This record gives sequence, C-alpha cells and structure tokens, in this order.
Amino acid sequence: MIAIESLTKRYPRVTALDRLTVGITPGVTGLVGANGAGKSTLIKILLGLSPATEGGATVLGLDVAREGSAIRERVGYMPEHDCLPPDVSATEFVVHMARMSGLPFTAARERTADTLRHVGLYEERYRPMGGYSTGMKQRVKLAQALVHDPKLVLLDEPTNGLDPVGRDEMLALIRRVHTDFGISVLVTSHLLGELERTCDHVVVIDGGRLLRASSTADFTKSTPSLAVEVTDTDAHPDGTEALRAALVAAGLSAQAPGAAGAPGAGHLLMVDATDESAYDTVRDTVIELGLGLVRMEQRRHHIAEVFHTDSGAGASDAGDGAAAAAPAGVPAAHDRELQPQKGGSGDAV
Ligand SMILES: Nc1ncnc2c1ncn2[C@@H]1O[C@H](COP(=O)(O)OP(=O)(O)OP(=O)(O)O)[C@@H](O)[C@H]1O
Repeated sequence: MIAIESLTKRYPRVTALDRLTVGITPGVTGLVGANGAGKSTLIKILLGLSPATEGGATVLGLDVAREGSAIRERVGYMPEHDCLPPDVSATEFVVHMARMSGLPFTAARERTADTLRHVGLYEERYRPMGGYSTGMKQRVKLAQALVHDPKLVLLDEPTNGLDPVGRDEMLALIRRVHTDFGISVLVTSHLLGELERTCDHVVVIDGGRLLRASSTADFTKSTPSLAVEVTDTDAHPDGTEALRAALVAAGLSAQAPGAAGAPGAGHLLMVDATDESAYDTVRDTVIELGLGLVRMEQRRHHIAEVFHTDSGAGASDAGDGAAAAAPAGVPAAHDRELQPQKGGSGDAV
C-alpha cells in the first residue's frame, strides 16, 4: 500500500523524519511514537501536502512528490486537530467533502447518509457540529475520510480526547473499516495498548527514525511464563502465597510480581512453564490446596516492552505482570503514554 524509502524531513530547527524506510502492507497498521516522533509529518508527506527534504515514498503506487492530488482522490484522511466548522451539520459537511472528492450530488448525499450511519451518527447528524461531543466530532472526521470509498485511510490519532468507552468504540469502528469494507488503514497513536488490540502490523518510530516494524503477533509473542490467579479460602487466606510455596516445593519456579501499582496484581503468580508438565503441576496443586482457579494463561509480551513507561515499568516481568493483572477497564501499563527508550532496540521484545 505504501513504500517509504529513506525519507527525511528537516524543519529549520528539527529533523522530523530521519532516513525512514518502511513498507506498509494491506490491513490495519498502527504507526506509533511519542509526541513529536514524526507521525503527523509522515502522514502529510504521504498525502503530498508537504514535500520531503530527501528520499521518497509511493502510496498505492503513486509518487508523493508528483501525484499528490491523485493520491488524495484515492486515500481518506482524518486529521488530528479539531477542524470541523461549528455552524454546519454533519450531513452538510460530509456531503461537501464527498463533492470535493468528485462524487456527483445524489451519490454524495446517499454515501453521506450511509457513512454517517455506519459511524453511529443518526438524528444528531442534522444539528450544527459546534454542539457535538468530542466522540461525535471524531466520528464525523472518520466519516468524511470514508465517504468517497477510498482504498486506504490515514487516521491521525483518532482516539485523541476520548474516554475509555469512546476509545473502544472508535477502535472497533476502525477495525470494521477494514473487515467490512476491505479498506486498509494506517492509524497513528501514542497509546500502545490500542494498537495491540486493533492492528495487524505495528510500525514504531522514535525521533523520526524507525525503531521497529513487524506484525502485532511478533510483538506479542508468547513467553514460557504462565500467569496464574487463584482465590483465597478459609484454609488459605492468602491463596497466592500458598500456591507459590507449594509450587516451589514441587520444584517449579514461581514468583508473585507484587502489586506494582495495578489493582489485582497482588493476586498474580508467574510460573516458569518451559516444561509443559508445569501446566499439570499447577492444576493438581490448585486442586490439592482446595483453591479456585481464576485463570491460567500463557503470558504474552506487550508492545510496551519496547518502551520505558512513566513508572519505569516496561521491559521487566514485574511491570508486565502488573499490566496483565489489571482488570478489564483499568488502564494498565501498556495503555500509558509512550516514553521512547532512547537507544533501545526492538530486540528488547
Ligand atoms: N511546520 C513545522 N515547522 C517546524 N517544525 C515542525 C513543523 N511540524 C512539525 N514540526 C516538528 O517536527 C517534529 C515532529 O512533529 P510531528 O507533528 O510530525 O510529530 P507527531 O509524532 O505527529 O507528534 P504529535 O502526536 O504531538 O502530533 C516535532 O519536533 C515538531 O515540533
């Protein structure tokens, strides 16, 4: 879909992109980086809106330096900033954008109605957008990117400003853009957890340079660790500790990563399962102790392990254990804002 070759963008005082080379394949791709990493700059160059200083790129086989308007005909773009005129309705605005993309008036009206319904805007689409919530505005911005039925959409921070429920809804919508309509998506974010759930591929940039590009599955490869959570009982008021001691006595390596600030983390046990018999040993020991098994799952790496997080958690097992233990809806370590690991490499994952 996109081929980027040694792309450099220098502003007078900062190099926003530094010899970036990466290819984007069909599907949903996350472009992740801390604030200022160069994500928006890259998107503007890909749309042919801003010239590169050196290097080049093609989008759908079209050259960004020479064929910008052809690219913009075929690609949808959702900008990061608030760009909606407050005194027109979503319908008027999206029809206008569809007309700008070359659709005849009747087709523009029909596509607008379909697209606004698809993103979840109904009666409110006739009201002026100045009175919309952030979530509704983000939906309109997504709708205008989709209205001309592009092959590819570039979404710049579509979950910005949304609460957790709004974020989940937006992420589900983005996923459906690809699964229901076959439109490929390049979506930027500085929240790693989002990309882990939504994207097939992830490209990580830091200071305008490529840190790592690979499939999400490769980022989140399973590890030989088992995360085990059990209930407490009258006989074992601290079930986790009772299980840990019994597993160690049975010859397994088992550690409680500790609370590490995440609710529920104190009840998590990480068990070395390099040998497959560890699963049976854990099951049998839980039964012998009369505990309830809440979960036993193979621990997976989180993309966040490429980065240090604010708390300094990140590449450590304890930090990740805390993230894995956070109950649904509680932002875990991998949902925190990115702090790129300076000089770090993707090999940390
Ligand atoms: N028009 C401009 N003139 C000068 N510097 C710019 C310009 N646009 C961006 N920059 C600088 O280029 C760097 C990359 O900015 P960019 O907006 O691409 O980052 P980003 O990853 O999208 O971050 P954010 O999520 O905060 O938008 C930053 O240091 C920014 O200050």
